[in-house]
Amino acid sequence: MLFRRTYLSLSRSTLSTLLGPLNHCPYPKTHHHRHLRFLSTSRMGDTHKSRSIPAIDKAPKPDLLRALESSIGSSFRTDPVCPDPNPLIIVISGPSGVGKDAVIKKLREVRENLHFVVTATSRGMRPGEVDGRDYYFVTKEEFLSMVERNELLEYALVYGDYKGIPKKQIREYMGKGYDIVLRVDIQGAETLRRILGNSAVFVFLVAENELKMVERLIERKTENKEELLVRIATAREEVKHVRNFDYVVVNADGKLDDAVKLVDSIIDAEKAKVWQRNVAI
Ligand SMILES: Nc1ncnc2c1ncn2[C@@H]1O[C@H](COP(=O)(O)OP(=O)(O)OP(=O)(O)O)[C@@H](O)[C@H]1O
Repeated sequence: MLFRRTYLSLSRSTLSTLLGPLNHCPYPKTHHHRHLRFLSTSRMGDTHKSRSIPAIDKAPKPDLLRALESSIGSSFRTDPVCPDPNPLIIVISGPSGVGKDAVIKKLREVRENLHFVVTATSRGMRPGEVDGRDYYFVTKEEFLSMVERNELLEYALVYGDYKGIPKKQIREYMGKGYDIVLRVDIQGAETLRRILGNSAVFVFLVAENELKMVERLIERKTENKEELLVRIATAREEVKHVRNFDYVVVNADGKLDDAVKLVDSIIDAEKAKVWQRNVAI
């Protein structure tokens, strides 16, 4: 009873803040109203009209369609029942070494209209990395002036280096209808959850077990002994944060393609939601 009263006292705008905006599906509002008005007038017993519709199994389809339209009193609509889904922001996170980069790299190969936001970082370039593709490599001073100019959606000091997400790229690509992929560590994902709330999709990536994750870090050969120990200790804490995410994806050894397929399906399902997420940066 208490719940009911509280619920009823919520204003329409409060409800839309809580639930997010509707996708105007099926049909945008104005059309929908016109459609309803039409239905209410056409329902007034036009039974004589149905007599002029030819037999369904005999008449050619175009004739049948024309007769049905004339009986209903309007043409069948060819505009989409639902407008295009909103562009999404997909935040991919997980402990170090679980395969975030590997999953995103493959996802970009299999999915169109996806923009991977290139993070700005003050850390040094690793062998094989390319500036502007893997990260924007900037000096600490350059990074701090980006912070000063409020150009970053989120930033953090990670293992002694700054990492941050440039807002400009997100705005630019969402404006073109692209979905946005952000790759952040757990700390970054928590900050983004506070900034974006439920307007973005949060995916937590894990290895099938701790041993596999450590083996991957060893094989990658990008960390020294001390760095490895810090990453392993941090990862133990980080897996506890899975509750703050919308989805968890296991990236099992040798099964990278399965993990990518699951992330791809998550995006598909999100795009099919009636209650679309709607992000404003
Ligand atoms: N499913 C998998 N099976 C086997 N090896 C994998 C799999 N996924 C990723 N790897 C390998 O594991 C290593 C770590 O992956 P990756 O660098 O993508 O992790 P990450 O989560 O981005 O790490 P970090 O956060 O430290 O940058 C890489 O050498 C990668 O090729």
